[in-house]
Amino acid sequence: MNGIDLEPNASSRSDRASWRIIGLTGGIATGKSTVANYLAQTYHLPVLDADIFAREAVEPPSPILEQIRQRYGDTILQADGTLDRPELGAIVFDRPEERQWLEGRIHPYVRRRFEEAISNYRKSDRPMVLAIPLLFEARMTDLVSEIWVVSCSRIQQQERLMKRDRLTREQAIARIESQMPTAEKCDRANWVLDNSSTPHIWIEQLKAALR
Ligand SMILES: CC(C)(COP(=O)(O)OP(=O)(O)OC[C@H]1O[C@@H](n2cnc3c(N)ncnc32)[C@H](O)[C@@H]1O)[C@@H](O)C(=O)NCCC(=O)NCCS
Ligand SMILES: Nc1ncnc2c1ncn2[C@@H]1O[C@H](COP(=O)(O)OP(=O)(O)OP(=O)(O)O)[C@@H](O)[C@H]1O
Repeated sequence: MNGIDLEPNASSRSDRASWRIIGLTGGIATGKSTVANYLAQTYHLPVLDADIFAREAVEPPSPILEQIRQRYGDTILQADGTLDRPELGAIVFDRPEERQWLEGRIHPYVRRRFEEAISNYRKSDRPMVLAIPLLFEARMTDLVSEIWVVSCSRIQQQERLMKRDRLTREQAIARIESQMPTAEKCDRANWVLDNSSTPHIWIEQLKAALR
């Protein structure tokens, strides 16, 4: 356990929970998955990921996928009947009203999945980690007992996103601007993990946050 004392009651918002539920968030491509993988691999903490639940929500056969098909037509599906994600991404990251429509269908599903997982986990004394990119925007902060925000500079975020997802500058900017600015997220965090330089920095911050 790397000599780290994981206190189950150390939450700074422990009024609503005597166990630790860490809400791991941050802007797109700031490094949440990098941190989440580290927590899972090094500390063996259970990590639940909102992006995975959001994908599950549209796996066929899915009523939400059917609503998406009805709204955007058959071309929103691939030949095998699964969602054409880049196609839907191109629609929703350009048009806030369409994004809102989609979120109205997917976020309640994601919330339900987290609630199920939390209720099954209550008896444990180990912290659990909920990786939720839109923790603030989707008003899911009530699910967690503390909030960790992963941050890097805006230009790093844009470059990492363009490189990882092979997006144009304009596409990357549209995705970044569809979210709450990182600085605002940091203001609301219990802990900020700075992923703008070497991993050593955020790993030290992570150890302090876990203690
Ligand atoms: C539009 C979709 C199909 C694009 O899929 P794609 O495979 O390109 O992206 P993926 O799902 O892997 O998301 C990557 C990142 O995009 C960002 N993102 C996703 N959805 C949104 C959104 N509605 N608003 C702002 N940012 C978002 C998050 O940082 C996420 O980590 C997909 O993102 C989606 O279904 N979004 C709506 C559901 C949602 O809000 N998911 C976020 C977690 S609850
Ligand atoms: N310190 C770093 N320096 C350079 N690149 C990094 C660093 N940390 C992460 N990356 C890279 O940046 C990209 C984004 O990281 P990651 O996928 O962890 O972000 P994320 O916040 O989980 O993204 P998303 O919001 O899309 O789920 C990845 O390609 C990752 O390898």
